[in-house]
Amino acid sequence: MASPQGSRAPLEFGGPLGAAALMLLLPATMFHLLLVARSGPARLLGPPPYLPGPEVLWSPRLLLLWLTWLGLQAALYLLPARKVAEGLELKDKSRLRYPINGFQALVLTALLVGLAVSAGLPLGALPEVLLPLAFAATLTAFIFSLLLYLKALVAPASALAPGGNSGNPIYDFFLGRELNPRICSFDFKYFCELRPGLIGWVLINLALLMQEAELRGSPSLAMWLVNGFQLLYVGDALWHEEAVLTTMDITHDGFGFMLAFGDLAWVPFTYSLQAQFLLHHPQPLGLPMASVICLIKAVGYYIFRGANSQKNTFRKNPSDPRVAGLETIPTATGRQLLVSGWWGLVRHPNYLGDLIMALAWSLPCGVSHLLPYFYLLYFTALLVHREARDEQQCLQKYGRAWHEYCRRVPYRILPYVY
Ligand SMILES: NC(=O)C1=CN([C@@H]2O[C@H](COP(=O)(O)OP(=O)(O)OC[C@H]3O[C@@H](n4cnc5c(N)ncnc54)[C@H](OP(=O)(O)O)[C@@H]3O)[C@@H](O)[C@H]2O)C=CC1
Ligand SMILES: CC(C)=CCC[C@@H](C)[C@H]1CC=C2C3=C(CC[C@@]21C)[C@@]1(C)CC[C@H](O)C(C)(C)[C@@H]1CC3
Repeated sequence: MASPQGSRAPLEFGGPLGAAALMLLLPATMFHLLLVARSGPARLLGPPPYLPGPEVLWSPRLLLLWLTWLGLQAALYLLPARKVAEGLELKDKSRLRYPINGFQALVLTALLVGLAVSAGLPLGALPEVLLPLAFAATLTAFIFSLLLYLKALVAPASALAPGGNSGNPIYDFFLGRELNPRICSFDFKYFCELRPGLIGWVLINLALLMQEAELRGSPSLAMWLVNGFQLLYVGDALWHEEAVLTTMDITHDGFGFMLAFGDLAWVPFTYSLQAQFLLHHPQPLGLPMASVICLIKAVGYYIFRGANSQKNTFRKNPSDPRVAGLETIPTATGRQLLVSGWWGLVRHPNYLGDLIMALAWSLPCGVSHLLPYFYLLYFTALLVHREARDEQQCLQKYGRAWHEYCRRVPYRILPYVY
């Protein structure tokens, strides 16, 4: 049985009070964004146009639709995979195995949706039901997190995450107690991180594009760009699915409300904000400006993919010819830190690339409103906070070698600025 005391990791996110506030603030922000995106003034900081009552939010039909979506993605996860990858070593020295079939799930979903649309499924009507659908996703995330919390009560101590086991139920519910909750080989955190939310996001974008075509005869160039850029981002994540196994979410954070809500509700319903905005606020975009935006996206993607692939290749096999020539610092753990290549430019080059891409997703929406820049603002805050968390963890892992790395590579995300 898990000890109620658990580990004594320092509290993050402002402790239990911060966790409670975030559990209210995050869903409230998501509903605010959904409401203002379709309102005339579309003011990020203004009040919502109206407060939806239970009759708008609650729909058993849409809850069923949402559960069917989760069921479909779970079924695709269980299909035979082209590869089974091993995760990092756990506390008990074992390694978990993960199916690598996320891209296959994306392609099969696209085929199924294509078939359903040609058989008459009104996908363009989806934007009309985003509010009740987001409510169903939020409700599911709460109930799911509660079940995960209860499951952790009977998990062995070795299965618990380093944080999320403070003994305070609110804090632990938010952060998540168990590191890799599973039933047989079905890994809930890995499944949620990459499948229903990410694929749901591109499906919502597509539905918004189709509705724009119905309303205005054809989708706008701005809508095409936003759809194309975000599809590339999701396709890339699923193509490089194995790389998620070394992210902080999988290796360090427990699975609780933060990730369950983030993966299942926040990602599909707030990351599609630019396309939601464009449906209700069409923006003129000429080819010269569109080309500049594509160039910004390409630069961001080049840095993001280059940095992530360089680190993953190096972590998998430091003698791989693609990384063997890079300069490194040895650490007491036996692992090395890269100090040249992308990781010699700043300490988080992948965040820099991700932020440049986020800018490219907002620019097609013009500069008349702040609302489509919400993602860029939120993402900057998330990555600055995430960088600080990672920095703490690396300092604990690598001690003096990390200090040396910080001396050699003084900037965190943006060269000469931060
Ligand atoms: N769109 C979204 O909402 C979000 C996207 N992301 C993206 O996810 C991706 C993964 O991010 P994240 O999991 O935060 O962290 P990273 O992929 O940046 O991984 C950080 C880890 O990399 C290793 N590392 C750090 N410096 C070096 C170095 N110099 N040489 C070798 N290894 C090093 C350390 O782990 P170790 O040494 O143990 O290997 C460290 O803990 C990023 O591209 C990020 O932008 C993240 C959050 C949200
Ligand atoms: C504010 C809030 C609800 C916090 C929860 C944060 C989550 C939304 C994000 C934490 C880390 C994430 C990652 C991705 C999506 C957002 C969340 C879940 C990611 C899957 C996006 C695609 C990338 O290519 C990625 C695979 C590197 C990335 C991994 C981290």
